[in-house]
Amino acid sequence: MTAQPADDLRQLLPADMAARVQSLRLADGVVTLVLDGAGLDGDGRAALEAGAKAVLSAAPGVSEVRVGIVADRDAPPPAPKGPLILAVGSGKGGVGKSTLSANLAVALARMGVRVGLVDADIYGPSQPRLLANEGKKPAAKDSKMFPVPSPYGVSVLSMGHLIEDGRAIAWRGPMVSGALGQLIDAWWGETQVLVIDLPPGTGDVQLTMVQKHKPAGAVIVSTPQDLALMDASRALNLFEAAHVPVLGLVENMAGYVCPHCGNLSDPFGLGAVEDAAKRLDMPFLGRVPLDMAIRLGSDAGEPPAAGEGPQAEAFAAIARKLLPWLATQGVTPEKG
Ligand SMILES: Nc1ncnc2c1ncn2[C@@H]1O[C@H](COP(=O)(O)OP(=O)(O)OP(=O)(O)O)[C@@H](O)[C@H]1O
Repeated sequence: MTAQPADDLRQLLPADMAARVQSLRLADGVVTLVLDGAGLDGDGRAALEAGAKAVLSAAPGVSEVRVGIVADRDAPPPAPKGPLILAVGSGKGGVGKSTLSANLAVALARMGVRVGLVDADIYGPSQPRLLANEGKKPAAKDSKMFPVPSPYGVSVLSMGHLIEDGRAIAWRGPMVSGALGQLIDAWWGETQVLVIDLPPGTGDVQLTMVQKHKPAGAVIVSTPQDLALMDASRALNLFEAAHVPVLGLVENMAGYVCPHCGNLSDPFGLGAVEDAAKRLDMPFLGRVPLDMAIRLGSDAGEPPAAGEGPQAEAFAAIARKLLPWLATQGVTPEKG
């Protein structure tokens, strides 16, 4: 069986459905389809989604179909409220998404941006440890929480602040979505940018999350291995399906810094993420080497971006690349 190009897949849809297609991508057997839901109520949208899935999943070479339905395009855009949301996503776990989120937030804060951080990794919250405010409970007023300050100028809200230590959360999708809404819809006050450390992966939970909370932009982190890169392109599809602009790719664990001599070697293939960014026609935002000092600092609640030296500079360089985009969104740092 051969895979069908996206245009052929579009032809398979009935005309009324095809007229609603906003984008259709096919990568690694996964179809990501965005449909315009204008004029449909909840049942109509559900029927549209089910119909599209039924047609496309029967096509040869298609292993999975993901459908996003966007709101009425003629409806007036909602009035902006609250901070600008910057999502950090990855196709798979363990590639350094939480490390990047924390350190990017700290690097932006050092540049004078008022930054908050939401740990949306509900199943494995790590931000309280990374930003040294573990064990603190958020105060609340009028059933909204106050973010928990950290020593690094970044306030944080994480499920890790709400649950008992080490208690795994076995929640289902709608509960996750409700909990996350509360972390985002908190008293963020003067916060300009809210960095969101998304849960790893590109499933329905993530898609619903980005559709609902509409980040203004997203950063995707990947390690240089082929498998991680394939997952990163799925993360790209996820954001595209939700119409979230992808600001670029970050390469993490790129080259190994020897803790003894400081030499950089190349266990996973340096530069592969930059090449992938070119292929995917996306900006490359920078690389962070695999460095024992980054892991040790992170585990100790001392984010490398808050220090000095090459580790701090790696994150500062990525943050600097985001400043022009932030300026287009009306966010300018208070320091030079
Ligand atoms: N550049 C790096 N150098 C050394 N260690 C790193 C680096 N980046 C991340 N790590 C370490 O790798 C582990 C995984 O990182 P992290 O928790 O940030 O990944 P993640 O993608 O958020 O994972 P998960 O999806 O499981 O939450 C952590 O122990 C972290 O300290």
